[in-house]
Amino acid sequence: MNDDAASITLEHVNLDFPIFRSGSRSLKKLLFSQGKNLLRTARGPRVGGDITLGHNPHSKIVHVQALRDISLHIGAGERVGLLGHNGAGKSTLLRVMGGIYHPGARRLDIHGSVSALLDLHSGMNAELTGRENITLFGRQKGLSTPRIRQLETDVEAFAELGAFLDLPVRLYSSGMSVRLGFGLATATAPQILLMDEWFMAGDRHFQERAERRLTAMVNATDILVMTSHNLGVLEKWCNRLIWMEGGRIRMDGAPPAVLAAYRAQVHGDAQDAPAIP
Ligand SMILES: Nc1ncnc2c1ncn2[C@@H]1O[C@H](COP(=O)(O)OP(=O)(O)OP(=O)(O)O)[C@@H](O)[C@H]1O
Repeated sequence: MNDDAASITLEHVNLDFPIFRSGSRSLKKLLFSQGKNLLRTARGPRVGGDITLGHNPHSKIVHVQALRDISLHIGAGERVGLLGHNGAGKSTLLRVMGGIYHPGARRLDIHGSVSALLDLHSGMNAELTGRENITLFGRQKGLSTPRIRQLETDVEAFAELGAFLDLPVRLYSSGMSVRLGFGLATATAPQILLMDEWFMAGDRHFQERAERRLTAMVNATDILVMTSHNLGVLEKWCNRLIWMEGGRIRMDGAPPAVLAAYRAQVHGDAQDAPAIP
């Protein structure tokens, strides 16, 4: 086995978010009446992780169970797509893999350099200009001054922000922030690329160029893990899909099988939904 090969191994990962329930009577009533959780919205498909009262039912803190007993291994060459309902735990799982959240786990091994396209402004200082943020990014990555200048040329050409590159990032629209953030995050290829679906933001012209840049980057990475609600995007980019539901893995396998099962469930939910009067 190649010791340098990138890999992700999670065993029995659990992550709860404690939240202050501020005495909401309706939430309290629902929690008590349902015993422990809110699995579904009143009508329609499931949303979010389970909400529990924790050990003390009278505490003002409730827990959102974002990840439950997640075990998986991802090896080099895998392009993994995470899919599932809103609040299924996809972004939380990416953040665990990116080292942003520290969950309870029997084992959590991330082997290889990681780059995460998770938040628009991650690592950026909104008070600095786009150009200054490029330098900051380069310094954080430990790049030499000539290499930082190359990075600046590359990102400037890609982001096409014109004069805005020399204005503070806090003045950028969300699409402009995506251009800069995406340009930076895709400037150097990591071994493991984690990507939330926000990269689909931006105008069509940007998306086409972003896709070309991303293709080059993904081809140079060992592992891609991405989330998307767009099944076409997952089908195109991934060779393995993990379907999440309520913080758990519901199905993990080859895209055709997982997509067929997922579509069947979504179709079933749509048929169960009450007709709109
Ligand atoms: N910072 C947080 N504080 C409290 N609860 C959170 C936090 N982040 C996520 N959650 C909760 O954890 C659960 C999983 O959220 P997550 O963002 O991982 O879902 P997701 O599958 O990415 O959803 P979506 O498709 O809507 O983006 C949800 O119930 C959400 O309410």
